[in-house]
Amino acid sequence: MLKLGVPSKGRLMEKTFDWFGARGLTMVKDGGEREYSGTVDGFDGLQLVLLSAGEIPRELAAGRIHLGVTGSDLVRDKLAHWDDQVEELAEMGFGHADLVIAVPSFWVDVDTLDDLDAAASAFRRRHGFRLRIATKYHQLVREFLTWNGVADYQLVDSQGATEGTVRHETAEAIADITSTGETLRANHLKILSDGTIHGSQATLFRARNAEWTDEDRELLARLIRKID
Ligand SMILES: Nc1ncnc2c1ncn2[C@@H]1O[C@H](COP(=O)(O)OP(=O)(O)OP(=O)(O)O)[C@@H](O)[C@H]1O
Ligand SMILES: O=P(O)(O)OC[C@H]1O[C@H](OP(=O)(O)OP(=O)(O)O)[C@H](O)[C@@H]1O
Repeated sequence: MLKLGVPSKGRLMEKTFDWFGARGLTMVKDGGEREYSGTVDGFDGLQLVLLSAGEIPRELAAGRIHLGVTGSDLVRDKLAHWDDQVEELAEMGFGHADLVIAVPSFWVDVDTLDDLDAAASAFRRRHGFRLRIATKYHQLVREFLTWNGVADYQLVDSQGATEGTVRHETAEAIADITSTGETLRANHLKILSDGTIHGSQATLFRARNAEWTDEDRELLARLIRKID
């Protein structure tokens, strides 16, 4: 059985079903709405496993699924050395969102990462603790800031409504996903001019560490012919 992990709900699920459908692969959920498994019409041996988009990277890395659809941001954030663990088979052209660093709009002197670094040092001197950046993308943000020489900060975990942390004074800046920019604007935040960490989209991944039988490989080759 070739196992394909697909998002079980939310913005990515419907579009994933549409994307495969447009390529002649009609996905069908087993049983009722809440049964988290399914099949693909006319494609025996391919089993759908419906999972939270956020869990698909871990399931791929563990080899519990052979293939998986999720945001490229989630794979990069959740898997250390992600490209050793998974291979990108197809960028799917939906689920676009940018992971960005944003600061309060009224910080007129802070427009770049260098400005943020200077502001962070000044903040620490003035307040006696490090400037707080709220995010759920810990690994990606840390790597990006280290690479860009920003040091005097601390990450605070925020699993949702991240833009609100600045207004509620639990963080001074944020790193989060944006697509229309509306949430940032509503919370009086601006993106640093060089503060885009990753441009994400839904992507089909192959697990390098899953067990691949000859039959699985044949199924994968057949699947790839369909989607190419
Ligand atoms: N406007 C947007 N806001 C947030 N994420 C978006 C947006 N557009 C696309 N995405 C992408 O959707 C994916 C997250 O989807 P979603 O929030 O449905 O999954 P999840 O984190 O697994 O949710 P849950 O944990 O509630 O199941 C990420 O890859 C993200 O980049
Ligand atoms: O640029 P925009 O179009 O305004 O979209 C960005 C918002 O959408 C996401 O939140 P989501 O709806 O997933 O809720 P969450 O805060 O619970 O993550 C993301 O975390 C931003 O808050």
